[in-house]
Amino acid sequence: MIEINNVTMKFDKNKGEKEDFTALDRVSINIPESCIYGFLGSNGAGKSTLMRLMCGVYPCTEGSIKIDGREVFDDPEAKGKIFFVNDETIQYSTYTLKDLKNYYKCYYPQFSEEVFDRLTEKLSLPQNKRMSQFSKGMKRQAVVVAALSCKTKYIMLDEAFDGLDPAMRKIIKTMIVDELMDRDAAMIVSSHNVAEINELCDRAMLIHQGHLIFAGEVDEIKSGFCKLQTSLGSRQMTKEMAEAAGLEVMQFSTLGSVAQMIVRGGAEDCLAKLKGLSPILLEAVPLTLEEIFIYELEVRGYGADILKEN
Ligand SMILES: Nc1ncnc2c1ncn2[C@@H]1O[C@H](COP(=O)(O)OP(=O)(O)OP(=O)(O)O)[C@@H](O)[C@H]1O
Repeated sequence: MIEINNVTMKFDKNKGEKEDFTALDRVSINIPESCIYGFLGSNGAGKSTLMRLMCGVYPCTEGSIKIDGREVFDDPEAKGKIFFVNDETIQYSTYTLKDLKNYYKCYYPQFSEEVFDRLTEKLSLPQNKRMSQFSKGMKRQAVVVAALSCKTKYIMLDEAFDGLDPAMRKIIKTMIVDELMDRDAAMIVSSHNVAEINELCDRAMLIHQGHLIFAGEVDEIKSGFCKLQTSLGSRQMTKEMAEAAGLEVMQFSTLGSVAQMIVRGGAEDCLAKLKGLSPILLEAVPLTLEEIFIYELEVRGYGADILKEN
């Protein structure tokens, strides 16, 4: 289990700035074994910073990150349990795949040549070509293979599927699931493709400007929101009426006499709250994770200034 407990990360202020910059503000989540965990967030939210803290690149300003009970910063044993593929990964551009294999074999005693050879062959990656001559997608494939071959208990992929075409994204995702299924490993992936996180991950969290908005099982997160459509007939439904009925409305719009709203809460509960208004139309539709992402950021004003300027 990875325990992220009340983590704050501040970076030193730049010249001319009054205060240090807070990239993460009291973030707490637990990442259990045997799961695929998605990190979602707006640009600059703090996802990569949290991943770097989780593999002990630098210490937290406050709080703690423990891997299987051991504080990760400055602890080689804890660090050895985690493999981090960052978004600028291939530093070894003069390496061939064979060199890459030998490099990781030295660092990870449990490295599996069988997995490395099998997966590189499956993806038809050339063994003797320098990786500087690989396409961006081929480099991504190579590091995912390396990550799976190192057989660490935790694997983190920042911007996991960047540069991969849709067919290759599917192949890589299936490969990850197949390889992880047989062992108690956890994969943590960040991506801006929310639909992909929804499809791949059983758990997810959303951060915005360093603050945790939600974290938990994807199905549970999704059951905490719904889209309602309702009509009261000749009376016009208003946001105020919905709120007075006890709903937490994130977005409200009308088309003729039909009101559509995005609300926080389970469908059954929300429908029950509106029944008292005797609607002639009342239905609830579940939200996708992508819609939840957009509405959660919208209520926090994300993008509003930019949209206003245009
Ligand atoms: N070494 C650093 N020094 C100062 N500020 C930093 C440093 N690293 C990150 N930041 C700042 O911390 C914030 C979070 O950055 P981070 O890279 O973690 O975001 P992210 O969620 O991964 O973003 P994106 O989705 O755009 O890749 C940003 O405002 C960034 O400028």
